[in-house]
Amino acid sequence: MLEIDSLTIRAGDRLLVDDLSLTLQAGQLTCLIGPSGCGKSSVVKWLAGVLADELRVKGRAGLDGAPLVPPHARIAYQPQQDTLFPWLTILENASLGLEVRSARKAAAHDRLRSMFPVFGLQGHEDSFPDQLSGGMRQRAAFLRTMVQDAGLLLLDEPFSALDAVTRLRMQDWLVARLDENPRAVLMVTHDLFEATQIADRVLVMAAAPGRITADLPITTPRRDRTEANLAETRSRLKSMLLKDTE
Ligand SMILES: Nc1ncnc2c1ncn2[C@@H]1O[C@H](COP(=O)(O)OP(=O)(O)OP(=O)(O)O)[C@@H](O)[C@H]1O
Repeated sequence: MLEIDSLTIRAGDRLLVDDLSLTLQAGQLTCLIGPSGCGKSSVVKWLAGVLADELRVKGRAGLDGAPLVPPHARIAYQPQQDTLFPWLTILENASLGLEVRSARKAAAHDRLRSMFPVFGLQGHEDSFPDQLSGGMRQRAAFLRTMVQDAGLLLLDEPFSALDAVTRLRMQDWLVARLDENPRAVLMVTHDLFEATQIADRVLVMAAAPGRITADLPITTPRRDRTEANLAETRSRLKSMLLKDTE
């Protein structure tokens, strides 16, 4: 459904991303993993239409066979930082994605209220972000992203700020939401355990310049992803990541 063809990103003379091509399938969760600074966020930001203006970009993208000119209504982007506005309630924060898509505010709020229980946020419609735990804030950010009904979600390290237990719970929670309502997801992560636990496919990036060095399908069914069953996949992925940083 999404194709990137020969994406090159430069900052002045510095080559940040070099001739990167990839295809994403509908309904698949693809993790993009690689060392810090290899260009993962830049790829995602470009697709979302929020890449810094000073960066020079060459390359094309297509969505469902048509040229993609970001930002696109079928693509929802969740940036790395927690971008909930502290002065807005959780309901108001979550409805921003809909309001910018020109849905009427009252209709947006009604629709969102009905989604609060599924996102574990019932009763917190009128709370402010600093009254919630890290996991709840993250679910509120997901609610804002997912309510947009986009076919492609771009998630930039959505769990990196969470403690280990909350992170595990949120991984399961995300997979359950995607099972109910399948979308294509491109998710940036640093964490090979996370990638192998939840992804259908893992793309490995290397740095300087940023490029894809491996494409690893994770074929073990999610219900069978125990430590033992994933040990070999994790070990292969670890070797790929280490090889690329030698
Ligand atoms: N606006 C910019 N101007 C110049 N260089 C930039 C700009 N934005 C990013 N870079 C550089 O591009 C490279 C890739 O950055 P990017 O944030 O995409 O990497 P990343 O793999 O997502 O890193 P991390 O995992 O640490 O978030 C880095 O070296 C970064 O310093």
